[in-house]
Formats: sequence, structure tokens, C-alpha cells
Amino acid sequence: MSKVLVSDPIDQAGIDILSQVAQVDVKTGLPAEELVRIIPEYDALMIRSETRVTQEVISAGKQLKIIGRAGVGVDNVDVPAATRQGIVVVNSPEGNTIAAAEHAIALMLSLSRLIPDANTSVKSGKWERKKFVGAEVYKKTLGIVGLGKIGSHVAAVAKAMGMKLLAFDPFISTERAEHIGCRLVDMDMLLREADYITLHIPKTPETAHLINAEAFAKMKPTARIINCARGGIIDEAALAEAVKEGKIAGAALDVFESEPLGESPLRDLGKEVILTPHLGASTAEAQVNVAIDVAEQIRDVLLGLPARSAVNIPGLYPDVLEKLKPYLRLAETLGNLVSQLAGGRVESLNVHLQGELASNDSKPIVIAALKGLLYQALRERVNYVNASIEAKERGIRVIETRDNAVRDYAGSLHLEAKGSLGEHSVTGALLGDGEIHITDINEFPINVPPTHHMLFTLHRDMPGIIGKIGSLLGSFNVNIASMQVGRKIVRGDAVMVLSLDDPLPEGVLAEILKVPGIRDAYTVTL
Ligand SMILES: NC(=O)c1ccc[n+]([C@@H]2O[C@H](COP(=O)([O-])OP(=O)(O)OC[C@H]3O[C@@H](n4cnc5c(N)ncnc54)[C@H](O)[C@@H]3O)[C@@H](O)[C@H]2O)c1
Ligand SMILES: O=C(O)CC[C@@H](O)C(=O)O
Repeated sequence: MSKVLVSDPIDQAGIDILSQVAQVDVKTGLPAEELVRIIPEYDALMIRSETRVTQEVISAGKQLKIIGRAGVGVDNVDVPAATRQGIVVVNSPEGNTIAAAEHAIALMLSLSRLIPDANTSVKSGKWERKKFVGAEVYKKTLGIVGLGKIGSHVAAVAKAMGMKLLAFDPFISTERAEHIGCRLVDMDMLLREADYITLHIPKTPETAHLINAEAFAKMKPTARIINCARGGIIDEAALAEAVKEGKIAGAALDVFESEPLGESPLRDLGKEVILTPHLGASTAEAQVNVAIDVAEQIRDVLLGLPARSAVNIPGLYPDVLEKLKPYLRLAETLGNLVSQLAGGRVESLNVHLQGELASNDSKPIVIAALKGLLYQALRERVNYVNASIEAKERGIRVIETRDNAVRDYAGSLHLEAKGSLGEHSVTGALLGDGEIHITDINEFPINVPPTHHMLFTLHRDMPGIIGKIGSLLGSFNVNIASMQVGRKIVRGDAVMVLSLDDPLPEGVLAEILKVPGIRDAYTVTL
């Protein structure tokens, strides 16, 4: 039975799903070295934001097939290391969207009405009404940095509260922003015009310290900033200075450069600063959503099914995947076949998609072809996650071409491998019942289904040659299941494709190559 380690607190709904297919061990708060020590026994790891899945953890996780992050941000996972090791990383892109958006709104209103300090004051026995005079958000300008899932929901709620909306997001269109009710502006204008600024972007090299001393200098002295996205997008030292010097009116942070927050000048600031301990996703509803979403994906991957929200393989909606699945099998088979025909090192792979295949997202098809191509070299170590990286590291150049015209089949795939031992090509298609057929080998037309053991020859089309190969195989007790010849012109060059019941015994290929008229011969195992 598979084993899953849950190393952060996860809702029971997720544990129940995992328990259907695996032994689930919940061990939270593990020191880093303890995680490295125990991870080799696990097939899957499920985390939230506390566990740091470092390169060391991943290298030790020899059996790991999947890392599930019950939330959005995967910045606590070394995704490139997982990808190199062929481990799928999945998240829950939408499970906590509403929770995070509502936390940002809650912080904005709390900042405006000084609620946390007013609450503390009353609870300490005081009644200080003059001290806690706030500001309204109605008709104020909210600048939203990042108009993705959370930013868009914040926009909808803020609009309903009568706020004017500006947004900065270089990756969304003006039309989309307008549809959400936001005016798309540059960052400079957003900083200068907003009364409230809320951040909803990932932490990347571009967004690290995006809000720094220079940015605070551009903001209104009455401006307040909220960060419910990721620590490190705001330069915390510069923020503390800006608040102390009155350059801005306040800030509310849910996320920090280092978590848990240690010694920090932010702790010493007054009622104009609110700090929460990364609570954006902490609602009962969001925790059930993300736990179910990620546990289902771990369960599926452990059962050999694809994950719906993998961050390190092309995202495929289940209906698209269902449609593409037979073509993925075709691409993988042809990749494996062409690599065995090529024999040596492949330097480039041309992937030509024809007919209905050409109108699909080609990325998964190309990855499947590369997975097949690298199978001989890497065996089970190559999978959909690492096939592209492995190909890149081997210097294999991938060229994609496509032609929408429907020819003999609704869709077909042609792979051409150029390498150290020359060029080889194969074409394949799916029949109506989904059966794979090889329809072309090195431009010789054939029509055979792939089988486990195959023999391909290139020979001169002349009387007696087929009989000679048949007798030769018979003399070595190799049974031929089927045989087909493909040729372009009579008595020119031809290919022979034989399906064999058994693998060719050692030395037989050399005997075949001695038969007069045989130019080349290849054994293939699919
Ligand atoms: N505090 C929490 O507990 C909590 C909970 C959920 C999500 N989050 C964080 O919130 C953030 C947003 O999540 P989401 O689900 O809305 O993500 P999303 O991917 O839907 O949206 C992110 C948006 O940021 C934009 N963006 C990227 N780089 C940008 C840049 N340099 N400048 C401006 N815009 C940029 C993208 O175009 C996208 O529209 C993430 O960092 C996520 O990890 C935090
Ligand atoms: O796990 C959490 O509580 C935080 C999740 C949040 O930061 C996210 O990116 O989804």
C-alpha cells in the first residue's frame, strides 16, 4: 500500500480521501532533518505553508511521486528540483481565493476603523472614543496590484462598497480589467493615486521588494497598504520607516519576509499597523476546499491517473485530457519506436501534428513523444514531469510543425529524429476504435499496429528475400505473428515489418544483416 506523509495541519476531509488508497501518517512540526530522515519511505507528501520542501528533502524522497500543496503558493517547494526528479507538484489554485480576498478586505476595514486597537482598549477597561476616529473607504481609491483570482474578487467586493478601482497587472488586458470595473494603470500612477493599496501577486524575482522606500515616497501620506499575498514583496524595514516618518498612514500585513515573524521593527508600531499570522486561507470553508482538492489529486496520481492542477506539467482539464489520452499513447509509442530506429544519440526531434491533432494544445503531445524517445535511456525515470527537462539537458532540439488538413486519418503524428547515426522517421495514427497504427517508416507506407517485439528491415525489393528472413527466424525458433512490406516502387527499396512472438535471440540480427539484399535491420521492443 502507498504511504502518504501529511506534514502540516490539513482538514480531516483530505485525510479521509487519502486513506481510501494509502496509509496516511500525520506528523506536523517536523524538524527539517527529521523530514529528510523519514521521507524515503513515502510515495506522497501533503503540506500547507509551513513545511519547507527543499532540494535535500526531494533528493531523499526516492519514492516520492507527488507533493501536494493545500493552498496556492508553492514557494515553499523547490519545484525545479521536484521536476528534475520527476515528482508532480500540485496545488489548489482556487480553494482559498474567497478566504484570502475577504481577509484583505477585513484588514482594509480594520485599518480604516482601527478595530484591533479599539478592541484591545475596551477589553482593558477603557472607553476611548476620541482616540479611534477612523476613515471611510466609500469613494476612496483602491489600487489592486495583481488582478488574478484573489485581486478580482477583492475588486468585486470593493466596488460594491463604492470604491474607485485602479489596477496594475501587466499580464491582463484592458478589456478584462474594465470588465471587473478597474482602470488599468502603471505602477507609478497606482502608487501616487491610491488611498488603499492591496497586493495580490506571486513573489517572484520581479516582485521581491516591489514596494520599497522609493515606492513609499510616491504614496500619499494618507495611503494604507495591505499585503495578503507573499512576504518579501514589501521591504519590511522600509515600511517601518515609512510609517514612523508619516510617509504613509498605515499598513496591514498577513505575510512576512520570514515566517513566523521574529524580531521586527513592525511589532513596535502603533494602531496604524495590523499584523496577522498568515491567516489569509484560514477559514473552515477554505481548509475543507484545499484539503479535498489536493487529496483528490494525490489519490489520483497514486492510482496512476493524471493530476488536474499540476504546476510542473502542462495543466490539462479532465475533458481535454480524456480526448488527448489516446494521442498521448500514440506519441509515446512513436517516440519510443523512433529512438530505437535511430539507435544512437538523438540531436533533434521534429514533431509534426496533422489533422485534428494540429488543432489541439501540442505541448502534452510533444512531452509524450519526448517521454517515449527517452524511455530507452532513462526507463521508468522519465515521466511527463521531467521529459522536457531531460531532453533539454541532453541537447535535444524540438521542432514543432502542424498542418490542419485532414488526410487519410482524422489526426496523425509524424516524428523525425536526427542523430549521430542518421535520420529516421515514423508516422502513426489512431483507428476509429482508438487502436494505434504505424502508417509510415522512413517514408515507406505500411499499416501495422505496434506490438511488443518487432523487427524492421530495409531491403531491396526482390524475389525470395521475405522467404529467406522467414526461414532464418524459423531456424532460431522465432515465431512470426504478422508481416508486412512497404515499398514506393517495384523492385526498389522496401521495408519489412515483422511482429514477433518472442524477442530475437542474440546473434540473429547479425545473421539477418548477412542476407543478400538486406541493407539494414532493427529490433524494437515497445
Ligand atoms: N495570505 C494567504 O494565506 C494567501 C492565500 C491564498 C493566496 N495567497 C497568495 O496570493 C497571491 C495571489 O493569488 P491568486 O490566487 O490571486 O493568484 P493568480 O495567479 O490568480 O493572480 C496573480 C496575478 O498577479 C499578476 N502578476 C504576476 N506578476 C505580476 C507583477 N510583476 N506585477 C503585477 N501583477 C503581476 C498575474 O498576472 C495574475 O493576474 C499569491 O501570491 C498567493 O500565494 C496568499
Ligand atoms: O496554508 C495556508 O494556510 C496558507 C496558504 C496560502 O498562503 C496560499 O498560498 O494558498
